[in-house]
Amino acid sequence: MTTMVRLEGVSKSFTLHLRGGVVIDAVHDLSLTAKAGECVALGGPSGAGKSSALKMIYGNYRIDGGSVRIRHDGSEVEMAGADPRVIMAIRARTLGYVSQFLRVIPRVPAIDIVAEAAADRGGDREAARDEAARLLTLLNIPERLWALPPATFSGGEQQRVNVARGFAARRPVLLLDEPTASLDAANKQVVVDLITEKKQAGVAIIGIFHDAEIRSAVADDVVEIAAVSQKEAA
Ligand SMILES: Nc1ncnc2c1ncn2[C@@H]1O[C@H](COP(=O)(O)OP(=O)(O)OP(=O)(O)O)[C@@H](O)[C@H]1O
Repeated sequence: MTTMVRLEGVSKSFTLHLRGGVVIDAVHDLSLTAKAGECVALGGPSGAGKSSALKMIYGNYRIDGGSVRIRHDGSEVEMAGADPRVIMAIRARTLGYVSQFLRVIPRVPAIDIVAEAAADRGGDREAARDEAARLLTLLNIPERLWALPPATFSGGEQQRVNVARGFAARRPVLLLDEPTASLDAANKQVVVDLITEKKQAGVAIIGIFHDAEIRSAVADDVVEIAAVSQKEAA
């Protein structure tokens, strides 16, 4: 199987200037690979650096040390120090990301948010709408809500629209930051089924799953991240 994501010796620290220069080693010497069709879970205690690692892979956080390579358009591309235009191209065609919270343009109906993601690589708009309807139905979003913007939806409903949008976009690599947080048992199972569907389609997934049952249901490998260390600046 093709390696889609390769991290070697990745590190990241934050200097808290307003806290007397305390340095937090958020991620220290992290290495992992994720192959097509495989789900790698990031484990470790709260604050260990799991979300920071995902944000570095997605290009939201600068990579201080080491290498993050992503297979994009047939060759491996280095994310550390990459030009923002390269990062945008990788996000447009290769890298999907489901964050913990839904962030959307105001006043856009839920069905359009998901259909837009399904259609963003071109193709039939009707088919994109059908895919959006399939995902919203699977994720138990009542049809009466589809035409409404999600701003007034419950926390769980917003998270399900977020998951529907993330899974509608067809990317060969998918990053998942706690996709089942604030979901009930039935909807957690739907997300497990959607992850399984993506794996079968050959998508490489790197995810954070606090729920141990979900992690064991989807993960082929668990990479443990050790607790963060802190040091005072000299
Ligand atoms: N933008 C930031 N600025 C300063 N410190 C940060 C920033 N982002 C993360 N950190 C710090 O880095 C450490 C790792 O945070 P991170 O969110 O990656 O952990 P996590 O393992 O995902 O935690 P959780 O499981 O609780 O979500 C924490 O101590 C956090 O306070």
